[in-house]
Amino acid sequence: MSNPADPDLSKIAPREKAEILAQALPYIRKFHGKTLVIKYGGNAMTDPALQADFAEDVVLLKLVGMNPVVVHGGGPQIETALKRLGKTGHFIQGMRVTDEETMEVVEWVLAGEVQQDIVGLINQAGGKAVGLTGRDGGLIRAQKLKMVDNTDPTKEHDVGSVGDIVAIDPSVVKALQDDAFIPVISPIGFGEQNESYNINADVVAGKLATVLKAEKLVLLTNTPGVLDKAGKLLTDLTAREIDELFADGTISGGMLPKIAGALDAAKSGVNAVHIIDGRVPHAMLLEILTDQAYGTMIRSH
Ligand SMILES: Nc1ncnc2c1ncn2[C@@H]1O[C@H](COP(=O)(O)OP(=O)(O)O)[C@@H](O)[C@H]1O
Ligand SMILES: CC(=O)N[C@@H](CCC(=O)OP(=O)(O)O)C(=O)O
Repeated sequence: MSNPADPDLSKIAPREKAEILAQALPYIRKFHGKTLVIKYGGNAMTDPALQADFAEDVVLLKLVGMNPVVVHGGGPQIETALKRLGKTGHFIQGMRVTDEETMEVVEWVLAGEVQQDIVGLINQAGGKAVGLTGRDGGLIRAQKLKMVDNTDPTKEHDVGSVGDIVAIDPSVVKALQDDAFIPVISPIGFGEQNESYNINADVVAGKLATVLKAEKLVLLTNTPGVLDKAGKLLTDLTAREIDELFADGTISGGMLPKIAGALDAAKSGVNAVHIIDGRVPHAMLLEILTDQAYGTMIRSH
């Protein structure tokens, strides 16, 4: 049976194909020379065919004159590696409790495996990707996160080496962009003693989009967007509506830092912030280059 989310392109009439391409022109013009921060979530990268599509989309955006910057996650991939060591991951308010051994696994999986896989795929698709961690070029300075309990502000959680971003120095990213490279960034920060911090990738993407004055932040994940309690897609969310969803428990787990990062970027001047379904082939192209409304748009007001 054919999957409506995965149309057989050979069956689309040439005229329709031409129309789709023509429709992209205003968007290509609008975003030409602009920075797009793309968060590629670990949950959206589990299928090799989709990974290859993602890499092609990034290269296409670069070739038509945009500046894509990729921030990747890798939660499920870290989980698999921990299991091999007989460990189970534990999350508090969407953040992985990170002891010393877990931090080693996080660095090795994110910077050693996931980042290098994405770099390889982008290069294979004809782009020039360069992998970075927050340590490279002093990109992400961090300190230990003080996590206050969601429901009881007098209570604090010790989540180990989870990082809170102190500063982002985007000069290395800018230099690479100007040189036709595509930066692929692992969400690892470094502290005053050169210690490593595990930072949620959505938080890094949101802050980086702000600092780079990105035109757009697109977060690719494994749901159609933000869903209400009945599982219906919420296509548009304002800061006030997000507060309500936090308060009534509609948003939980990994969606907590994702929405927080998205809202932070929207409030700090990033024009368009979207949470979309990375399991749909070429979802990112549909979002950026067509009239199609997609996923959930996060608005500052
Ligand atoms: N209201 C909500 N709408 C959609 N997803 C939600 C919601 N609340 C919690 N989630 C969870 O958040 C997950 C996405 O976050 P996460 O697992 O961190 O993905 P990623 O790896 O893409 O960052 C979803 O798969 C879903 O289980
Ligand atoms: C502190 C914290 O939770 N860090 C995340 C970093 C990876 C990440 O964010 O991956 P996804 O985007 O796939 O969820 C983790 O250890 O899982």
